[in-house]
Amino acid sequence: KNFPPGPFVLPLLGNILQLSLDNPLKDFERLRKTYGNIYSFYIGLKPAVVISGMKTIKEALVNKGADFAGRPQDLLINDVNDRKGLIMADYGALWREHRRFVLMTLRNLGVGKTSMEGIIHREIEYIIKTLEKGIGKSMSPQLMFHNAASNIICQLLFGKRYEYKDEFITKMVHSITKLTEMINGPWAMLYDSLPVVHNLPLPFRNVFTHFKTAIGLVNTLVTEHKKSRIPGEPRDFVDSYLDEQNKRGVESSFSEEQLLVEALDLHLAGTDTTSNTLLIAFLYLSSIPQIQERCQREIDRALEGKNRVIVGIYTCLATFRSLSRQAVIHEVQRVGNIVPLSVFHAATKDTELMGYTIPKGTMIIENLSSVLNEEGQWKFPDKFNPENFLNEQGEFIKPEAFMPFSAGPRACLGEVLARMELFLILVTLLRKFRFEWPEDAEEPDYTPVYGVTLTTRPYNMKVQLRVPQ
Ligand code: HEM
Repeated sequence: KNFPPGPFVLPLLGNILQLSLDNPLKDFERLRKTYGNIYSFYIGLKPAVVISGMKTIKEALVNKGADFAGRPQDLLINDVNDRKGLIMADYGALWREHRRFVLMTLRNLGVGKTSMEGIIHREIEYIIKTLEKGIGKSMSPQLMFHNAASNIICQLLFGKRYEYKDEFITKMVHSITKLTEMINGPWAMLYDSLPVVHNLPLPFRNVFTHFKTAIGLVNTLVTEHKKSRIPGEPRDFVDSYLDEQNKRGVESSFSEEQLLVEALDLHLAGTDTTSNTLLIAFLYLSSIPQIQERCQREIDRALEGKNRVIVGIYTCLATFRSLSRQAVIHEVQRVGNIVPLSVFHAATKDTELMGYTIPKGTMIIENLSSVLNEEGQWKFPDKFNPENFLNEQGEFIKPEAFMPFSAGPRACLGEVLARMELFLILVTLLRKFRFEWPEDAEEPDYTPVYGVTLTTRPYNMKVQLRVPQ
């Protein structure tokens, strides 16, 4: 009663036949045009409410944050991770304790501080070496950025980095990429809609296999840590967790299974998101030379006479005024729309939104895309144009609708880390190299490939050395 309106619901199947299961974003947009910023939608027998537009999303996630901070517990992902970890933990004591612990541990390990810049810069050195090998040639940046992002988070989690051809990182990046590709793909949707298919040997079984491989890899590292760690002297996230576990005792929520899935959650959340943002950045920068050159001129000006590797650059440049490169990073994140449907939420109690009744447990699909290109919020909603983040005086501004990390109690907890990585990698690489669209390549195709995270179609870029002016 008083549930948001929505399309006609088929028995058993719900509305899934009305979605392109390969990429439902256009269908969600079409339904929004018919039913407005809040409408219902059935995944099989499960009711979901899709919320769109800045006003509705902020009302739900910020003003009524606690009412909408749950996570659904009856999806493929919940069966795959055995209801452990942080990302899919339901709103409550366990989630609160672990979110607080992760945030504090990341801070203690240097996130947001100069020591973290050092880790990122060391990884950038490896990216530079890889690019230097390809000077004058066309190369695909895909694996390089995935490995680099994976390595940065690996160093925080496990105190280790890996050569780009190492078996561990290759397997890990492969499993993670497959997981994020499949976890909200067509087979997952079928699994979520029809419980009768759960035990059938259908392709969603591969999600369990990839997850098992990734957990096995994390487990090896945790076992190594147990042998080499000195209690009270944490080297990384795993050591910190084991210390916390000792402190709280075996009865606490700090179990070993929770550690494995939590570490994998962080690895997964910190790899594809950042690397896909970098892929989008270089797709636009290499195909729109005017924007690339403007960034380079500003970076050269800001860093004139300074060493190539500058610890402290993050704060120095982040406070620099008139930053078209800041505008560029924000515009990449806006257009890249990396996590288009965010992570699904759930209502934690019977509540109300924009005049509609939302029963406890209802799945909430947050359509972030609808905000990042919302008419009326942006000067150029449908075009890549950094002017979206500059005012009349050419100064940087951040419109309220910029929310690629979502908002409210469940907002991304890796935002500071992600922003440091994006900023330092882009600034350092743009200073040292020029990126070109290869002459023999087809016109750039900016259409994204759908998954939990959006990514680019495979592309090559040509790399040239440049001398900072
Ligand atoms: C450009 C990079 C990134 C983007 C665009 C991004 C975006 C998001 C979004 C949209 C959510 C869902 C928020 C919600 O449910 O309302 C999320 C959650 C999350 N992100 Fe990120 N993220 C990025 C990088 C990272 C990194 C580097 C980490 C690792 C430290 C991370 C860790 C997490 C975690 C643990 C959650 C779940 C939080 C919770 O459920 O309480 N993210 N992220």
